[in-house]
Amino acid sequence: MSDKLTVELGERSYPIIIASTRQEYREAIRSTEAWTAGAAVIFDENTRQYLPDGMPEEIVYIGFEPGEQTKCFASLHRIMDEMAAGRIDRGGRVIALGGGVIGDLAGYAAASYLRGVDFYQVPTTLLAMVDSSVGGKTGINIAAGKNLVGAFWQPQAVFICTELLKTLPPREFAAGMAEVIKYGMLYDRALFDQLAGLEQPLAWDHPALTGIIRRCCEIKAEIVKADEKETAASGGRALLNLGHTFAHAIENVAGYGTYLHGEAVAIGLVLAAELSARLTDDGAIGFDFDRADAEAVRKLVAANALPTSLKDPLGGQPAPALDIDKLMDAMRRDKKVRSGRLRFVAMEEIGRAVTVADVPEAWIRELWQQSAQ
Ligand SMILES: NC(=O)c1ccc[n+]([C@@H]2O[C@H](COP(=O)([O-])OP(=O)(O)OC[C@H]3O[C@@H](n4cnc5c(N)ncnc54)[C@H](O)[C@@H]3O)[C@@H](O)[C@H]2O)c1
Ligand SMILES: O=C(O)C(=O)C[C@@H](O)[C@H](O)[C@H](O)COP(=O)(O)O
Ligand SMILES: [Zn+2]
Repeated sequence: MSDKLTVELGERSYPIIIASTRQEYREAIRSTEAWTAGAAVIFDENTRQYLPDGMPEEIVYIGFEPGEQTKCFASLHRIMDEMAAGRIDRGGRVIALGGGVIGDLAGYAAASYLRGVDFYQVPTTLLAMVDSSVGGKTGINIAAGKNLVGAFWQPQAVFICTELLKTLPPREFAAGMAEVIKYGMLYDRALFDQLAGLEQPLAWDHPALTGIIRRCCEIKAEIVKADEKETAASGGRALLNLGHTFAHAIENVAGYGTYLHGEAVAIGLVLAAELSARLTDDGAIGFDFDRADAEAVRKLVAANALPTSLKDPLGGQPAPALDIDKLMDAMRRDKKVRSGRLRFVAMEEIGRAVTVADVPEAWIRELWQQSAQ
């Protein structure tokens, strides 16, 4: 039987349905009116295989090349043109069938077309199941930075089916694990300990996987409910950005798609842990995150076949050398910057994160240098 939880956002509340088998998944999507005339289904060439059969002919199908470079203006432009050519009106909707790239792009198309139509998420990667399909952040990348153009646009429903992960390549599964580890680090020590204690690494058919996906969705739903549009002066939704000030700079400077988002987040988590240990050493109020905690983070990241530093290979190839000035510059375009000041997410202890301003720039340079050496 499929499981269900709700993202509570008043009139914008929606269910997250978690199915284990494709049969349950088919039943769940057929129980809604989503896959009927007026739908535009956005997918990529790897997720095409999961288009349900027997759907009405009037549905508009729009397929893209897989990869981060698809999350761009040209793709958005194409979706707008094809939805208009298909005469989709305000009763229409957009369905994202794919990973975070397709979800972010399709969601932004839904937020923009006719000033906003309904949107459904069918995440097909681990990363999208635990993170990007939930919470309504949508958008595209521009040369200046990741996700710098976008909108908050909540879906009507999220349909997760863990069996779809059977075909996900191991490198992509590992990338999703970075965001899973992130939730443990920022919000849930028990989840962190569970991940650290697993005897077998997680995989699509691991008995603990569905529960872990559910826990991540619950955490994200709680945080988003409290601060939907990331407007809290401190803490709030920005905590979900743990490791991302570093990660987005890496993705931008290396060129979109060189690092998978989750790989860049993995390095970002290790750097955020180093920063937290440094804040503790410096006597920052409330911080109790020691070197052993930073080492536990590094160990868990490495155990999940993820890079822990800028030196680690990527998909079996040597990583490119990244210019530290460019990384620093990219960080200054982070969306958490206020009045020109960088803000970071750090951990007071494993499972409890906070936002911190006024981190000396020299510390951040040193962290980059250590990671690159
Ligand atoms: N909106 C948010 O809250 C949020 C959260 C986290 C990440 N993101 C964004 O998500 C993106 C990364 O998402 P991603 O890691 O899912 O990448 P992705 O969408 O590029 O998917 C990864 C790869 O796996 C393939 N794939 C997808 N599902 C498959 C399946 N079931 N079987 C076989 N292959 C499959 C895709 O074609 C692609 O090649 C980044 O752009 C990131 O910025 C957004
Ligand atoms: O949902 C959020 O909020 C997050 O920060 C989740 C992140 O994992 C995700 O990568 C998000 O897209 C980053 O947001 P951004 O606002 O820094 O672009
Ligand atoms: Zn992320």
